[in-house]
Amino acid sequence: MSKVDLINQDLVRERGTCEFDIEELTYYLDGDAAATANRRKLEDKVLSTEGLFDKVPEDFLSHKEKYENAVRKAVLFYRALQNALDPNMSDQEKASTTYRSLLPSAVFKEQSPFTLHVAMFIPAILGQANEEQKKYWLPRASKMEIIGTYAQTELGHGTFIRGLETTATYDPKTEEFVLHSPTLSSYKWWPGSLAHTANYCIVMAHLYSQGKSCGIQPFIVQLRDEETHMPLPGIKLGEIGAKLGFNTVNNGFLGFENHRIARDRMLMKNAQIAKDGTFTKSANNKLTYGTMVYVRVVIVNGMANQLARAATIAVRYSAVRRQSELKPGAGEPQIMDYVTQQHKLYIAIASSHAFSLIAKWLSGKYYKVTGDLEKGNTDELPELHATACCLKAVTTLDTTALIERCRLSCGGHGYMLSSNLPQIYGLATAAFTYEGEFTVLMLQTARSLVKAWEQALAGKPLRPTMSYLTEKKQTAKWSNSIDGIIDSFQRVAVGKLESAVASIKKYSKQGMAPEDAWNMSSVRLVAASEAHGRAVMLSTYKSELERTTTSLSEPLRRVLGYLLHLYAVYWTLEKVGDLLLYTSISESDIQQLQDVYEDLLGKVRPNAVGLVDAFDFRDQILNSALGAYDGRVYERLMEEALKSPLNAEPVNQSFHKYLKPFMQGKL
Ligand SMILES: CCCCCCCCCCCCCCCCCC(=O)SCCNC(=O)CCNC(=O)[C@H](O)C(C)(C)COP(=O)(O)OP(=O)(O)OC[C@H]1O[C@@H](n2cnc3c(N)ncnc32)[C@H](O)[C@@H]1OP(=O)(O)O
Ligand SMILES: Cc1cc2nc3c(=O)[nH]c(=O)nc-3n(C[C@H](O)[C@H](O)[C@H](O)COP(=O)(O)OP(=O)(O)OC[C@H]3O[C@@H](n4cnc5c(N)ncnc54)[C@H](O)[C@@H]3O)c2cc1C
Repeated sequence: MSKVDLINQDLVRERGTCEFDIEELTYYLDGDAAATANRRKLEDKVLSTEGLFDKVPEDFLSHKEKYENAVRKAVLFYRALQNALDPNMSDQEKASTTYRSLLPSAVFKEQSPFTLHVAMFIPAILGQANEEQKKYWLPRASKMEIIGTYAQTELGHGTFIRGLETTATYDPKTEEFVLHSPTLSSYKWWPGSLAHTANYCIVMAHLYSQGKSCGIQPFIVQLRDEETHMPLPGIKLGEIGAKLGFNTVNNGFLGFENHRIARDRMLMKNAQIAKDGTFTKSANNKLTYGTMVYVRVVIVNGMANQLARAATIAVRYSAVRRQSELKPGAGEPQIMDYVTQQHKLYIAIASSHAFSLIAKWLSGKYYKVTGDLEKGNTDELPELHATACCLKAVTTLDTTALIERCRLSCGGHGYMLSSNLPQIYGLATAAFTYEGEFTVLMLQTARSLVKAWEQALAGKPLRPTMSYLTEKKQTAKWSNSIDGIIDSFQRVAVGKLESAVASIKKYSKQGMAPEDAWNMSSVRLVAASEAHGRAVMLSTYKSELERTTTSLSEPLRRVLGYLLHLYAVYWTLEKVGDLLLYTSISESDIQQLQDVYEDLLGKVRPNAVGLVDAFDFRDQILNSALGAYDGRVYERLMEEALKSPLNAEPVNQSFHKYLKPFMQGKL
């Protein structure tokens, strides 16, 4: 049999109906053909490493075995990745080669125990250490001579960083800091790798010098002996236990008992402490939070990738799965022929494209602001912070919901761990909470929006992402075009913000303290932030798509246009209540849009498998019995089931121990 004969015939037909060149879309998503070639070469090299894949799926291992197996694979994986990346590549080229690659997902269903080293430990050194410190720590961290993590959250406080209780008290006599955890609630709790993997750590602690508080500062702390890996004296470490996901990430707890570290272990790029204990504060005390801003930006791209993975699995499965009858006697259709199924899935594809473009745009902003900060200019930091907060929050909200929808759209088989959809959901929903919980981040954006509102009233100019607040007060005539929809989403954001500001004023007038008035209005404030986030996302998706697709072929531009249009109409119909409140949309406009939406689902239908193929995830990266390229769904489900250790013997010992005596009335 040829390779083609082994592919499910429905999928073969679906690939035949695709109206654009799948490879061209892959190049577009990667950046260009060379970036795709580099990514594929990297994947070939790394994934051919011996021993990288599990013989027994990790789902069947115990908690302890899972971790030990993950460390074994992490070591192999990291070495393979280091060897595969061309040493002559610039950091920029390395980043573009790995940007869309979900290589770790091929190896770890629940992520690597080294994730925090790469995602936060190294970025924290880069962003918080002075030049001398970087020179010492970066080479050690990059070569993985040391493994680190980022310990900020405590048992008692995650969101409220100013409330962190871990203390670092400077002792000028010995030129050391004394790290201490004064209460149970001050124990660090959550950091990935912290339990048994990392031997170093960035610790965020409350600095005291000369008897005064100097705010929360970062310290690089050795946790374990580099030879024996035993925790150093005065350091208590452990693992926090089993979780919904992330079970191989080795999240841990950490307590200090008057543990001493040298003065140069405070990361001193932004704030400094002199030998005599004199404290020099940072130009802007929020620079200490810079690592979080960076990770929030990265998360938006992570969401685009994880959503694309879930959509690939669910769309391929929906092309293969047949169920029920549409027309009597016509045989069972592919479930993707049900328009309700298309409604569940195509928005996931469109959202992934939207998030990917938004992530690149946000990343550009981040690097621009970081460059400005190096020159001492902090002007654009508040806008970056406000934008990163709401985009991280809304993309994690949508990704979590859409991955769950992809899972549910696969019926019973989506509930199987061998589908990998539950684990992908576990990764996405974690991002809703970590690096700033959804509501908390929304309220940060609301703070900026309310300030912008006041500035607009005072006739002052606003930052670009909020400038629409000054222009969009009147209700204009509704237009069903994409520009009309963007305009209307901005009007909704203005309307909701106006309502929230009016609410704050109302409660203040009644004599409430400003903080109480804010709290009473906070449901409206979060709604205003979400509306602002959606307006920014819609307009950025459109402008970035237009900017980046001019050289693409006409068929591909047309299909990408369908996705943008579908995304805009989908959200219009989802938010119809808001639009009825704040714009002049009518019932007949809504009926028309419903027709447009159904038409768009039909236009995407022949391209759906092509669109997910273009994400170009190899089977190892999908790691799913339902989503493989060949569509051999039932064979793979059975193969995976047969790997269950319970299938190793026809009669389980529990029969003799419990069932038989129970059924015979002896137990
Ligand atoms: C592996 C998964 C695979 C799936 C794919 C995903 C891919 C991603 C890859 C990464 C993997 C990562 C793995 C997991 C990592 C998790 C790590 C963590 O959670 S680590 C732990 C993460 N923990 C968190 O994220 C904790 C969340 N909490 C916080 O961030 C803060 O404490 C706070 C912002 C909520 C409040 O802070 P507070 O001090 O009370 O501030 P106030 O409210 O009083 O506002 C004062 C003023 O400051 C301003 N401002 C504030 N922040 C910033 C900023 N960054 N900058 C600039 N400005 C800022 C603010 O606007 C305001 O301005 P104004 O109005 O006065 O002018
Ligand atoms: C998988 C995972 C990995 C993590 N990894 C790390 C790590 O590596 N390092 C690290 O330091 N931390 C890590 N964390 C911790 C994470 O950053 C925190 O859990 C997160 O910041 C939320 O803080 P919290 O848990 O204190 O939630 P809380 O703040 O207690 O939130 C509980 C509820 O209170 C609400 N709330 C809190 N404050 C406000 C407010 N001001 N206004 C309105 N509502 C409010 C929230 O909206 C939420 O509904 C991780 C967490 C997870 C889940």
